[in-house]
Amino acid sequence: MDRIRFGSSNNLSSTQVRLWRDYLKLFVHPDFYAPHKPAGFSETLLELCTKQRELTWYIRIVRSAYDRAEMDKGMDFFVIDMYPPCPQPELARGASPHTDFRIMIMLASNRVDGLQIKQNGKWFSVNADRNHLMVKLGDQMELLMALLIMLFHKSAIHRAVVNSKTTRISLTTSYGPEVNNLVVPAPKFVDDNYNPPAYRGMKYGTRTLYLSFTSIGKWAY
Ligand SMILES: O=C(O)CCC(=O)C(=O)O
Ligand SMILES: [Fe+2]
Repeated sequence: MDRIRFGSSNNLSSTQVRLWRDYLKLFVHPDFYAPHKPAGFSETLLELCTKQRELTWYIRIVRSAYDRAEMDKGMDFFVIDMYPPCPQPELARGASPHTDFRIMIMLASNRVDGLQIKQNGKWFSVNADRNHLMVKLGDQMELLMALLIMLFHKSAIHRAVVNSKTTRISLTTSYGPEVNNLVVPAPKFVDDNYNPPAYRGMKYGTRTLYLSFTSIGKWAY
């Protein structure tokens, strides 16, 4: 598997929606891969990814569910998505509707709108007009929290739309398990008699592959 990948997701053979996106994807954990240029990029990215990993570990539910050494075998990647101006934005999409399948995802953009979240059947735009970092909790968090009624959380369905005037760029870091790990409700919270698991679970790698082929899922990278 290439550790530094780039390409375009303009699936022109599709009769439905066209994807209008260029991307650079870097594997950053457990081994770190990044281009040497521009100067300082690789060092800054390494610091960002290390801090995010540390931050995720501070989430109490993650700490109580997982073993640190096990989690540190996890696979993280960093993606830069670029959505150039599109002459017919109503026919295209930057990203199809999907949920993110990891624990925690951080997203920054060049302050151009495009990210939308679905709530109660309607799409809402996330205001990108600020210098903020957006934190999303992914499917794996939903799975963990499904057992704790007080903390019930649904991984949000979101998509990226494109526009005809401005290039949008988004940067995403995410934290997830190793591909061969079984993603299941945390055993510490499950009890076969009184508190049976609400999800069956599957291998993280299988889940990734599955999402690449479903409509509520990520396009294949
Ligand atoms: O570019 C965006 O705002 C969304 C990208 C996204 O949802 C993803 O990479 O999972
Ligand atoms: Fe996403």
